Amino acid sequence: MQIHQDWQWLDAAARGASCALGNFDGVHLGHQAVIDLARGQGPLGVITFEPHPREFFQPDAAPFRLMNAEARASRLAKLGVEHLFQLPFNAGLAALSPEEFVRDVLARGLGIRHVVIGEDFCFGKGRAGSAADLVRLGAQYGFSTTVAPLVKTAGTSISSTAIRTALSEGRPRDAAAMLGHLHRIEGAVIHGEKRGRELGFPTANMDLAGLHLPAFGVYAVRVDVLNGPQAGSYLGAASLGVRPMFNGLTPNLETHLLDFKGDLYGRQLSVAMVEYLRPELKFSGLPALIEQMNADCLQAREILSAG
Ligand SMILES: Cc1cc2nc3c(=O)[nH]c(=O)nc-3n(C[C@H](O)[C@H](O)[C@H](O)COP(=O)(O)O)c2cc1C
Ligand SMILES: Nc1ncnc2c1ncn2[C@@H]1O[C@H](COP(=O)(O)OP(=O)(O)OP(=O)(O)O)[C@@H](O)[C@H]1O
Repeated sequence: MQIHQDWQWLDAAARGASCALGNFDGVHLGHQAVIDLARGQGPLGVITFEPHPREFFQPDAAPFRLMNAEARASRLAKLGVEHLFQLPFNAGLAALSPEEFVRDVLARGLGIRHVVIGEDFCFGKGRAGSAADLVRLGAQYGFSTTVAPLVKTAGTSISSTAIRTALSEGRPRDAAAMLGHLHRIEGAVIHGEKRGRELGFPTANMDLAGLHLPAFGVYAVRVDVLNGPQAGSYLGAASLGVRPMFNGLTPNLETHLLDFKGDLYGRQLSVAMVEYLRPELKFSGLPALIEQMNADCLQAREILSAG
């Protein structure tokens, strides 16, 4: 997959693509349906924005992204996307009217042949352009448009927002039903306080900076160690939050891998959230925490072994 960081000076080979258009945070089942509808009408493309428009308009808001740009790109590549147009979302792009966006970016800039959007899609300055406007303007400027009906689960439309809500409310299985896969937190293992091993539960710590925070608490997780001599798939119990026992401040993810001995510092991990077990707690002392961690690991093993 080729990643294009701009819409001007595009090389000729990337023109004529059939593109899905939107933010694609999480790459959920609705997104996959839109991408599927773009297949077969030219090289498959996705047009998205970086930063996410909401990060541009509300730079001080709490992090909300389900995945960073790299994780999104690698997920899209796996879906067979050939061209990812990661348009820099800045004041200039935000100021374009719907017609200017279609004419200057989609038609003249990217030279697209076809575009697919969901029926709720809005675009252009002030989100003034609707899906119907895109159909009309596309015809005027030389490309065709497909408007996809919204994909639903349990009667409600799938959206990145609905997935964030499910994760914030400790419902990772509902999030997975909308994503079409388990929600994963991916990144390098960083150094923690080194007290986990003293508790008898060494943990692989990961930074959550910039990412949406699921409900704080303990989860049954599936862990992929992506590199190093012990690369492979493991079961685990993970604590996501601020560690009230130790008055932590910065939220992180601490994962204890079951049936694993070894060093994971610097390794790349992908931690899939399967089930929420309980909130983070402050216990009367370390023995009580250790007893509860034992129970958590047993419960996680039971849940994960059941499939
Ligand atoms: C299964 C599991 C459950 C945990 N539950 C709690 C908890 O309820 N409260 C808490 O403050 N920390 C909890 N933790 C986090 C531990 O406090 C943390 O792993 C320990 O402080 C080690 O930190 P370190 O890796 O930075 O050394 C839990 C960790 C795991 C793996
Ligand atoms: N459930 C869905 N069914 C069909 N198309 C969808 C669905 N959800 C989003 N789309 C479309 O996929 C493209 C990318 O979606 P986008 O990420 O912009 O929206 P979203 O998932 O609804 O996110 P948010 O909740 O943050 O608005 C857009 O064209 C959008 O209309």
